[in-house]
Amino acid sequence: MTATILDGKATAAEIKDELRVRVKALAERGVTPGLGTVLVGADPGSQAYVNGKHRDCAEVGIASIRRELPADATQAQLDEVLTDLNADPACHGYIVQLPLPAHLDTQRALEMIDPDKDADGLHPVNLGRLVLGYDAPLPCTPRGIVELLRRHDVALRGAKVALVGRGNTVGRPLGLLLTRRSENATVTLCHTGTLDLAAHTRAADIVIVAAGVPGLLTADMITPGATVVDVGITRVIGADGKGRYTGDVDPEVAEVAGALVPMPGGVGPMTRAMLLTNVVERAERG
Ligand SMILES: Nc1nc(=O)c2c([nH]1)NC[C@@H]1CN(c3ccc(C(=O)N[C@@H](CCC(=O)O)C(=O)O)cc3)C=[N+]21
Repeated sequence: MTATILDGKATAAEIKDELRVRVKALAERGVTPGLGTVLVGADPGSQAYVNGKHRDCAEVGIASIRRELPADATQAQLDEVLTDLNADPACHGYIVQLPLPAHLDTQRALEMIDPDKDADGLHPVNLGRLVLGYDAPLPCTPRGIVELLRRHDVALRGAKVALVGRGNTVGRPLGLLLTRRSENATVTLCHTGTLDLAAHTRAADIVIVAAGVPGLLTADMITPGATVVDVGITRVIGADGKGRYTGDVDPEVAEVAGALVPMPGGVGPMTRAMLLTNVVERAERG
């Protein structure tokens, strides 16, 4: 058996088509949604991600507001940019590209974002709202995963999910999303302290791996027919000396799984589509 590929790139393209229609309706009301990005330093990976976000915006008609600071920027300079974006009525939501250079205080920066302009859904207030079940912008990667599974009719209600990774951007908030009444999955949150990881993944209908450990999930660790979601993205140097990105799922898993969300072409494009969705939703609320 070879797994059905759940194509995140195609699904993200579908979502962008839907957003284009919503952006047109907003234009008739005289509203242009605006996404801000804050990039500190010149890390090529971060630059590429931010460029991708601006390309996505252009595709659906969202205005982009690009703020860049040098690698040696001070916290005060960063504060000033965030204060500006909080006050800018053309900016409906924005993100601070992570990681920030080590001398800057990431927690302080994230807490300075106006929670109602938090396009990533990672502000402590919004994570708190998610815990409490209040309305909030949702974290993009978790939201993208739930949306991708929903659009491919992978049932969550009653499903046993093994979620590997408890990070702040994926594992922890995804566990919260999947256990809402509207999803009603049963989640086992696994992490580096988990004793027999394979016992948990083998018992699951859906295995989601967001550990950042290349090849962590191998074919012997799943039940044949299970749905597998690869959230890992780690830069490795290949045999040819070139850098490339690799996921957390061993390629042989595709021979055993029933369905696979691959990397690349899975969660990454969905994350970007959800960022756009968060901004359009903010603009729609006025
Ligand atoms: N404040 C903040 N928000 C983020 O959302 C955020 C961040 N910081 N820092 C870095 C990570 C990483 N990230 C990715 C998003 C999409 C792909 C993506 O689309 N990847 C493609 C492959 C690369 C491509 O084709 O461009 C894929 O998986 O198919 C990858 C990585 C968002 N991040």
